[in-house]
Amino acid sequence: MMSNADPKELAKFSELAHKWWDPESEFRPLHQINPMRLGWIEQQAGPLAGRQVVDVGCGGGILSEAMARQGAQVLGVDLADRSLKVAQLHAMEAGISQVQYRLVAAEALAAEQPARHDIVTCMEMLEHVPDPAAIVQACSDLVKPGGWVFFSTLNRNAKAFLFAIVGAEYLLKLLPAGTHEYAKFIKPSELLTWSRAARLEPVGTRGLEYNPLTRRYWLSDDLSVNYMIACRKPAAPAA
Ligand SMILES: C[S@@+](CC[C@H](N)C(=O)[O-])C[C@H]1O[C@@H](n2cnc3c(N)ncnc32)[C@H](O)[C@@H]1O
Repeated sequence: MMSNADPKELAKFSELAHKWWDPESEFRPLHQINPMRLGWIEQQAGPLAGRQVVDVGCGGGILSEAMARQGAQVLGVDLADRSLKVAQLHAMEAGISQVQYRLVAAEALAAEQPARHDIVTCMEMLEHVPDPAAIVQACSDLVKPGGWVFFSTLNRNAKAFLFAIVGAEYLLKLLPAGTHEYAKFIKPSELLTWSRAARLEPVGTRGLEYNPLTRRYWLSDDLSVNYMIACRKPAAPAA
């Protein structure tokens, strides 16, 4: 099912696919925030060891592989073929067998494997799709009752525009111009509404702040630019 995907977005990531694992490339921000988001996921959901995880929009596998290193059994899915090949090769070279990659839409995977996973992660992806609410629903469908779903994205306001587009793409050139489209940014209130509509209970939020002078990120309570939310799928009622 390719309908909830923007071919231009997928082409953009495919074009850069060979750079996924270069920590000084356009993917530097993802490499920098990775230990922080991994830490937050484990802080919320508990140790990943032995858990079944789906990483939706996994790209080159920066987060998927890190979760597998923590002992999770990870399935990374994306619709950009070249990114998946890079992800696969990197895991192989690193000798990590606990991660698998598949080219499949989140909605199709949810229809195939409903309520099968302990944790679903969907990071920095919702702002690249035509219908993010449908992805939120698919993530909810993938997770078991009592399981966890994590999203991260960019807020939509003047500061986010300034930091994520003007600053990152045009002034600092951390990302190629055109990486992000302001209109697709998502307010926390919107993401919380979509989560609740998908029968997910939001239980936590965290901001990721960036200092352009020191080129450092840190976790904070400030959701004004980049932020994450943690949700739980309510446990099934006792029979
Ligand atoms: C900014 S990258 C984030 C990668 C990874 N989640 C991370 O945070 O390290 C966005 C990813 O979303 C993927 N993507 C875009 N549209 C998609 C769709 N409709 N279905 C699945 N993946 C998609 C892109 O191919 C790309 O790998």
